[in-house]
Amino acid sequence: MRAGRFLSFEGIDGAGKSSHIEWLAGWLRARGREVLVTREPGGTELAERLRELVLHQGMDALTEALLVFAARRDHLVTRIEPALAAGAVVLCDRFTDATFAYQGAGRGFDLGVLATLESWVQQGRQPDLTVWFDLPPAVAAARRAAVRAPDRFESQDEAFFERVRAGYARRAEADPGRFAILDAAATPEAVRVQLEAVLESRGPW
Ligand SMILES: Nc1ncnc2c1ncn2[C@@H]1O[C@H](COP(=O)(O)OP(=O)(O)OP(=O)(O)O)[C@@H](O)[C@H]1O
Ligand SMILES: Cc1cn([C@H]2C[C@H](O)[C@@H](COP(=O)(O)O)O2)c(=O)[nH]c1=O
Repeated sequence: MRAGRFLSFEGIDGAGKSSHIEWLAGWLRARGREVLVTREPGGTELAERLRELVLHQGMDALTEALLVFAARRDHLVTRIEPALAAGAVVLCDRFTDATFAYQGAGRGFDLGVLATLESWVQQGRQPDLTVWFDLPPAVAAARRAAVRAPDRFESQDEAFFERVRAGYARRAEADPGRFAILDAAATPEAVRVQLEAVLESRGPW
């Protein structure tokens, strides 16, 4: 059995993660891998219920941080860890870097408290590879406006998304071996070429 691999995908809302994760799942399945495609907050019945609250119900920053970590704990224990133990590749649309970027950099919540929650919830588990779809907030906002009504995060102003983007940049700088950074402002085809090059460089799969 091949070893499980844990990949996370990050970026501001509208960066193009979801569009490319499905393509990547096919790329991996064509190489004989078992693939779990999942997302955060969410991925389990309980975590999806928490997601609804986090995306649509007003709350303070600590409550928001506790709910995303509660959702993550349930997701890790009941889906991600068993899939990795069974040798699957887990493709997770967002993970803890999103918490540091949105709750930490975006909302200004205490990074030390987030680090403590991270260690309680994850017990050392981190993605093997994190792909950051980086693009300017104005480009992402134009994409979002074309497709859907905004939730609590998507309705934030450009300054919020500039802080979130800077938060991602700090996470990538702190852990360069884990992060791969894509120019997500490029055409979908060009983004896919970048993504494929990252995967080829992290093989064998
Ligand atoms: N490289 C691209 N160029 C132009 N449009 C794109 C590109 N990638 C994705 N899009 C479009 O932008 C919109 C947002 O893409 P998508 O839902 O994949 O982003 P996302 O990162 O998953 O967003 P969110 O995190 O908010 O769910 C979609 O309409 C998608 O078709
Ligand atoms: C994991 C996580 C997510 N968020 C935010 C980021 C997004 O605005 C939404 C999720 O929506 P998506 O369309 O599935 O990307 O939730 C957050 O604030 N903190 C987190 O830890």
